[in-house]
Amino acid sequence: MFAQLGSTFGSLFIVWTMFQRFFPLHLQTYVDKYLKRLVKFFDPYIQIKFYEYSSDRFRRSEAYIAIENYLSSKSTEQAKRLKGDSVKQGQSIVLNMDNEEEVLDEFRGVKLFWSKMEALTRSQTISYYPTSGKMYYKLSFHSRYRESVTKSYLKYILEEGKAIGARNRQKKLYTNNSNDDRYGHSRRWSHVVFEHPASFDTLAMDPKKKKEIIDDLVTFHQSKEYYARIGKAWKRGYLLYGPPGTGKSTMIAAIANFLNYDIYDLELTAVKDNTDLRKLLIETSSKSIIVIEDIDCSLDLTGQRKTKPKKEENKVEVCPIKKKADEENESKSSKDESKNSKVTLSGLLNFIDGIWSASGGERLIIFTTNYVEKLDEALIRRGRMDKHIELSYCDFEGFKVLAKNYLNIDSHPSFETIGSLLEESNITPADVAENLMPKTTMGDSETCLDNLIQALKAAKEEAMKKKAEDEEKLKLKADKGLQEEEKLGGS
Ligand SMILES: Nc1ncnc2c1ncn2[C@@H]1O[C@H](COP(=O)(O)OP(=O)(O)OP(=O)(O)O)[C@@H](O)[C@H]1O
Ligand SMILES: [Mg+2]
Repeated sequence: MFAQLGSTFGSLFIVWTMFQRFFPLHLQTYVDKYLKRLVKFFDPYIQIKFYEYSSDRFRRSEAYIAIENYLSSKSTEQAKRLKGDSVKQGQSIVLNMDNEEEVLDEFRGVKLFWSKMEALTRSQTISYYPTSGKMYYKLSFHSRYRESVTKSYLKYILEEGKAIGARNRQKKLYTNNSNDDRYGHSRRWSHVVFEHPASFDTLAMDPKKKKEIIDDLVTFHQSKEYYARIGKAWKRGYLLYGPPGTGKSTMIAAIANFLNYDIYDLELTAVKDNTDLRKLLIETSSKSIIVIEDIDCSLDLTGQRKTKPKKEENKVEVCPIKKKADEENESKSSKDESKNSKVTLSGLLNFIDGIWSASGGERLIIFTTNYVEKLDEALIRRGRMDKHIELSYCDFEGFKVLAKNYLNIDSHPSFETIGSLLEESNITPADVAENLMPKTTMGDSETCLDNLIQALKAAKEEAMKKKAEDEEKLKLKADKGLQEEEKLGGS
């Protein structure tokens, strides 16, 4: 009976809100007050409102966004009037209920009613935030389920909504700025939409190693409770090392695509000092990868800047495109050094350890280097860089992945020759890829594989020449030592 009375008064109240403006103001206030009291007294339903903009009015409420995501599929099934919005660069459209629509949800046998409303403000002030009224979602449920809804259901939709949002959102690639913008505001990170096509499927590396990395990422991603239980911040450090062109940057892109994380590409030479570094970190979001490429070029043991080592000295084979990029990088780096950044090694260690405990979200930090032996032990010890991954020269397994990527072939009579040549030469996946790419629109697999065989033969000759030279040098050194010993013995 109470429920019936409640809904009668409820309907009366709705009718009243529609016509109240035709009554004098003092009567409006009076009736409003008493009708609300009556509805409240008899209505067994509880209502919770979730406004789009929280009190600071500048940020959309996290709960509102999560609810919107959560209700999207239910709206598509149930609502008569829908609103469409495109996500992921216009690749897909997400539908949501329009204002004053209602959808029904069910959770552990409890019926829940959601409606989307707009609270129109009477003031005529100009609003700078996106909607003129205040959009909100209203949740109604029977009071006997108060506990189960407030304790479990709300938590459930928040988590579900966030997960849906993460699946729909566009990944971003952030880079740090050294200067303030033209209005003098300090904008620490600027971003572009991240659309790298790399994936673990297209990454050329030992399949066992690849699986190990994927398993590690999955375990990390699912271990929120585990990290909380052992009292450790939810972060993991990867150190990727290997010669230029072996796929370190490609792997970072593949990880970002696999986990659906944003990337923060941190250019240390553009960071003023340790304080600046901390501020940058605080502004990163959760579910992100913080990358410092070529870490060996940024710091030395004493924490001072050092000159970038010449990569060419140790290179075996570098494709012309990469060589040019390296030269450009070198000149860029020496220009940056003149800015005299004061980030120290201890500042960087604090960056990795200290602040993490304060920030909750899942983060990967990835360093890359061509010279792992040059890095400070403190920087890469386990616990900071939990996983050390070597990316090396192309082997036959790696070649097969590249042949599939670039030529869409799984086998070919030339594969055998290529396999044995790969064993005798050090060639990077970047160089293999370069050769497998058709040079003209008429280019076919046959020509590409021939090109690769020629490149492999050249690399093999080069490797043999180098080996002979090294042996000669060693022999000369040994002879010189022998002569000196004889001299010493004679005197
Ligand atoms: N393991 C790999 N799998 C697939 N493609 C690769 C791999 N390694 C290199 N490539 C190809 O070569 C190009 C260069 O690779 P990448 O930039 O990832 O090398 P890197 O190891 O980061 O080099 P550097 O040390 O110079 O930064 C990529 O665009 C990709 O096309
Ligand atoms: Mg790289």
